[in-house]
Amino acid sequence: MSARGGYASTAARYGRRVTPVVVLNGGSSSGKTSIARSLQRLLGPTWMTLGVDDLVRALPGGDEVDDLIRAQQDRDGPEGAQGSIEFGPDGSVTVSEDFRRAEAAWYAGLAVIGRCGTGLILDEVFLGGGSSQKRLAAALSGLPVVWVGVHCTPEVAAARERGRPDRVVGMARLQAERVHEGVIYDLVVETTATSAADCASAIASHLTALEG
Ligand SMILES: Nc1ncnc2c1ncn2[C@@H]1O[C@H](COP(=O)(O)OP(=O)(O)OP(=O)(O)O)[C@@H](O)[C@H]1O
Repeated sequence: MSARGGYASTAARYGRRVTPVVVLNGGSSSGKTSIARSLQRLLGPTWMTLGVDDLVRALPGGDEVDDLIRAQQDRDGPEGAQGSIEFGPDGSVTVSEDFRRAEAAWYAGLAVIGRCGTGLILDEVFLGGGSSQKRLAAALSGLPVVWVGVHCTPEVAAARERGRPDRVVGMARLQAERVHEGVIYDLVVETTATSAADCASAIASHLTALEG
């Protein structure tokens, strides 16, 4: 299973134009969601953006996750536990075996959407770096995947985080480099000094080049 060149090899195998799944991986506040929204506007009306935040919100307690995060920011309570996911006061995130089971089902569902060929952008945070990528790659096996690393310096990500009321302080800095460890990309975009729109254009150009 190779993450690199997934689109090209699948297109060659099927001998026809195929729609890749675009996976954006980056730490909190790196700019994934902003890029995904820009990219949707460039790629067409059927492209969907889904990601780990949707899974978290679908699980029990997901409707209270913003309150939980706010409580963590106050740092006056116990560790924020939402059943299958915990937010530490330092910005760390820990998930349980139950979360992993739900994640496997979620990934299987995403693969079904991907196979419909309408276009899928995944907004992900690979807490386990390369091992997280392997889990998602296995679920998307047989689909063309374009893996995009969304990089941002820890300092800039932390500054963005300070402007967001719905994020645990510390998460952005903690995740900024860790989520990329051991991950293999087709393309890397750097949001530290580049707008989301320009990063989206670079990804769209990459997709267009693959079609050729
Ligand atoms: N390229 C950029 N340049 C400057 N600011 C940006 C850029 N991309 C995103 N931002 C700002 O950073 C903040 C976080 O952006 P966004 O929600 O896209 O990040 P994210 O990686 O999806 O975060 P999370 O994983 O925490 O949901 C927002 O306030 C957004 O306006």
